[in-house]
Amino acid sequence: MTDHLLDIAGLSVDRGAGDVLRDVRLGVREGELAVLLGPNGAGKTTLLEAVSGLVRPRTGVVRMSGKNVVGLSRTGRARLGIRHVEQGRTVFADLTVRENLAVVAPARWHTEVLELFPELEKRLHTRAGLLSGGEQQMLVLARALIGSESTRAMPPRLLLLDELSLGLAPVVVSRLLPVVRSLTARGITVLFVEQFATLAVPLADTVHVLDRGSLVFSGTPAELDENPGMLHEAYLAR
Ligand SMILES: Nc1ncnc2c1ncn2[C@@H]1O[C@H](COP(=O)(O)OP(=O)(O)OP(=O)(O)O)[C@@H](O)[C@H]1O
Repeated sequence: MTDHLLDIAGLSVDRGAGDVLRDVRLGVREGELAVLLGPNGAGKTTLLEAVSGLVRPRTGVVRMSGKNVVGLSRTGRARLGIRHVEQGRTVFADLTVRENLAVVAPARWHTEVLELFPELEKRLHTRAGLLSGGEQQMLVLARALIGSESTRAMPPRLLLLDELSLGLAPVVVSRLLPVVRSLTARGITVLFVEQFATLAVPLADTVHVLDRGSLVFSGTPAELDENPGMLHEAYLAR
């Protein structure tokens, strides 16, 4: 037994032109913030997709609380508390903040999550398209946290975030990432892919680095710092 909420072992994924993930072993402990780094095309998105059920592995196991979820549908995994915010996820620009939340769940479910986002609470009746880029991503995050009628799980147990900060200025990202960090204090385990490695690493408990489909480093931010070659790998093309 391990204290891992998420345990991946022997994971290989072929997206049609050979393996893009090769024999990956990675564990995420309950309540931790884990960041996944690596150059473009390394397989970061694919790894998150294999956990949430968007892609089917060629081989390997993905265990959530000890249960292998590989054979489960996306909804089945969501019911176990796996929530995936995919890359490029956006808001409904013509709907208000409140309406954007109501699309996923009734208003009585909104209260708890809005406590995390005072910016959104103040602008419930504003059209989402008028929010700043950072506020729009907070709304995306808020929707993911609320969950839906089909999953009925608030909060999620494991939140997978794929480049939430895409297109945002560093100053905005530096406001968004502490919000992500604060989720772990509420018992949510987070595995996230982040392009702003220099901002994300200091906030993380654990750093994983993928390179061309293979996991080449797992350790603490301090251990990453002690490894200049790996640091270069992790930050490559960033
Ligand atoms: N839908 C798809 N069909 C076929 N191949 C894909 C698909 N999505 C990704 N790939 C390939 O899988 C490999 C890994 O891509 P992936 O998007 O997982 O990497 P990444 O590390 O997230 O990259 P980035 O940082 O650019 O988002 C790449 O070679 C990519 O071309």
